[in-house]
Amino acid sequence: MLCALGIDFGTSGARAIVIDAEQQLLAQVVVTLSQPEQPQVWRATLFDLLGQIPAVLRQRIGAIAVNGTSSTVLMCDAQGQPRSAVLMYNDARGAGQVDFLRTIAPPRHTVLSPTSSLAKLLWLQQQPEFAAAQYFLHQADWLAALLHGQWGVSDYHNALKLGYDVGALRYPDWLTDLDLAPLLPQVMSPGQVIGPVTASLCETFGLPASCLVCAGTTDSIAAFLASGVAVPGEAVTSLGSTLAVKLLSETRVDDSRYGIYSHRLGNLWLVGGASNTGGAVLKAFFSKKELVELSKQIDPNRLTELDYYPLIKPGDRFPVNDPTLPPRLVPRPASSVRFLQGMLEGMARIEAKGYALLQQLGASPLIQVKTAGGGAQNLAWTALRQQQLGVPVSPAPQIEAAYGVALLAQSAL
Ligand SMILES: Nc1ncnc2c1ncn2[C@@H]1O[C@H](COP(=O)(O)OP(=O)(O)O)[C@@H](O)[C@H]1O
Ligand SMILES: O=C(CO)[C@H](O)[C@H](O)COP(=O)(O)O
Repeated sequence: MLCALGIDFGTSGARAIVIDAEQQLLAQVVVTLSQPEQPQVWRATLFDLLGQIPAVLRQRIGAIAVNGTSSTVLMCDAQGQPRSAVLMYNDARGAGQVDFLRTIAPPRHTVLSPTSSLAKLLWLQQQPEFAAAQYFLHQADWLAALLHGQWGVSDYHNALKLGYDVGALRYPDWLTDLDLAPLLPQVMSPGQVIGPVTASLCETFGLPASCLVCAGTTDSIAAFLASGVAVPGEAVTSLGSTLAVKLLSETRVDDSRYGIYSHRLGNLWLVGGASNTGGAVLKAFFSKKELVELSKQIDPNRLTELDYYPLIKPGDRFPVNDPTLPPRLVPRPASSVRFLQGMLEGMARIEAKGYALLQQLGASPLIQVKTAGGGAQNLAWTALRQQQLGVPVSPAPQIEAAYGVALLAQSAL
């Protein structure tokens, strides 16, 4: 029986999960991403993951799909060789392009954000290396192309922040009228078959010659798919390095003032946004062991009243879309437990403010929140979040994005 492989490139690590036709997990491998901004490290990590999957399973893989961090982008030449630096998801170098974008894009459009993929592409257009570039790709597109060999293909989840019109399923005229249009990737539906794995990789890894590569998705949509949530009003918060919220909604909401946008999911919308707060800030102050130990000592019924906005460096995307927003992590109490609690409370407020805004702007009313990512296991944080959100909060039954993107691959079989 054929199985499906999902490959998740998150911010701090990459994972691969193989599932069978009954969606049972057959294998899971993890590799830490020490240099998440280096395409050569992505390539080595991709092949490392493939090599770690047991050979007996590799020969049964019928379809593969890849997710990357949303709006992590690069330019490459016709052979896929990188021709620019990687601009990571939270890179705001494109801030200076937003004024120009306001003159061409509709008001409050997703691209009107300093970290949008289109703002990044416009910034790259002003760099000398632009002349040698043939394609502008997202991390997931570039990694999938290593497998299928066709450069210049994306999916409409990754392409949303590039300006692709996910309602009409085409690039809008105001975008194709730009002189950078030849670099825009062809956009397919997530899960749609792009082509077979290259013959040389089939040979290297013992994959069947019929093994297909499908169009992928973003990391937090993959986590959403893993959760199994399918009812409007239900939501998934991904507590990974960042904090990403996704509310399944019958109505679409896009408002760049707050970094809110809607991904298309069948006939419904995944309304949400992503904040730079989250696990990466916790990691900057605490080891994993400390996080576990200190969290156990938190009493969620006694709030600290510390008014933190936890960030590693200035700038947030959602629910405050401001590349200069300063971190707020003072005063620092003597107790590490109180300090950690203050940070978790601050993140819980950011998440609750985010969901409140989505609903105020017209998204389906929030019923419950499932949690994915490394922070999902933190019970004290869950309790603090539930107080703020006022709806049931629980871990998603499957919290791995790699599982969600494996489901996407399986849909092609
Ligand atoms: N017990 C915990 N409590 C809170 N956060 C945690 C805990 N364990 C891990 N994390 C956070 O989870 C993050 C890793 O989650 P993961 O979903 O792998 O992230 P990503 O793929 O986005 O890098 C780390 O930044 C870490 O700080
Ligand atoms: O911060 C992130 C990178 O880890 C988020 O995953 C990302 O920005 C969310 O984007 P999308 O909604 O397009 O998946």
